[in-house]
Amino acid sequence: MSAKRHVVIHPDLPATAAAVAARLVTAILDAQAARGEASIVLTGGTLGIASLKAVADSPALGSVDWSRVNFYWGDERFVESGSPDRNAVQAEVLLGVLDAHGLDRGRVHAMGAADDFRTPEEAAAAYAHLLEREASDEGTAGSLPVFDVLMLGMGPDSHVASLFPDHAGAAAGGATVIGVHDSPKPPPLRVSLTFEAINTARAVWLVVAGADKAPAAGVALGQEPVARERVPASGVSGTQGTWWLMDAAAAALV
Ligand SMILES: O=C1O[C@H](COP(=O)(O)O)[C@@H](O)[C@H](O)[C@H]1O
Repeated sequence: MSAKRHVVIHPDLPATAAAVAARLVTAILDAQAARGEASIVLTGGTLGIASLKAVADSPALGSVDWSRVNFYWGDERFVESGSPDRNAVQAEVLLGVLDAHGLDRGRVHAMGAADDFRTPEEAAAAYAHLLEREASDEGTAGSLPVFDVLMLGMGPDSHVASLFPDHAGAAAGGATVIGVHDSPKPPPLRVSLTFEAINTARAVWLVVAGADKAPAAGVALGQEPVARERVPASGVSGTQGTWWLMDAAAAALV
């Protein structure tokens, strides 16, 4: 039996970002109360980054012990480490603020950049090893740490992380992290978790806003079965549940 899917609709992007931020703080507090630490997989994208900014601006920021939060990424653009295209650089809107709130930078696990690795595949292999080490350190069997929350944006074409429709990455099997070439959305080189890795997370949150996302969301959440290789957003789920956190424009065809 698959875990339950939830669809939560908010009026607009700012309201959705505020709601995602409130959920994230609560999820971290709950995970720390249950297991001592929390592991969160971050996403890039418009709403993903707006949600991190909303956490940074939240009055609840001080209620979290940020020294016991592990951060990972679901995908990354394979560009120079300082490039504003990098999801990890964009996430500094929150991480930079958390430095003054006890953030342990040793727990911030960004994917490799083009000045550190020759190819996206090398960066992917290094990230897969890092994930294996983290899993082993926390005593988790298998090659991945337990992700409490894994956040994903969704593109208008239904891509999640850097798994694009009808593209090699979406069909990749057997790996947890892959290099992506010829991404239909620039930049062309990327690193991404695979479906196999994403779907181990306790909770998967798809954070989706904007009218341009409505057709893809309608198909991904529709009654008709669709292949995840064709509609990647339809192929992600958390072991304890999947939450679509959306604004009304993106949910217009759901
Ligand atoms: O390229 C990417 O795009 C998606 C969605 O971005 P959006 O701006 O359309 O919301 C994002 O989720 C992914 O992490 C990123 O690398």
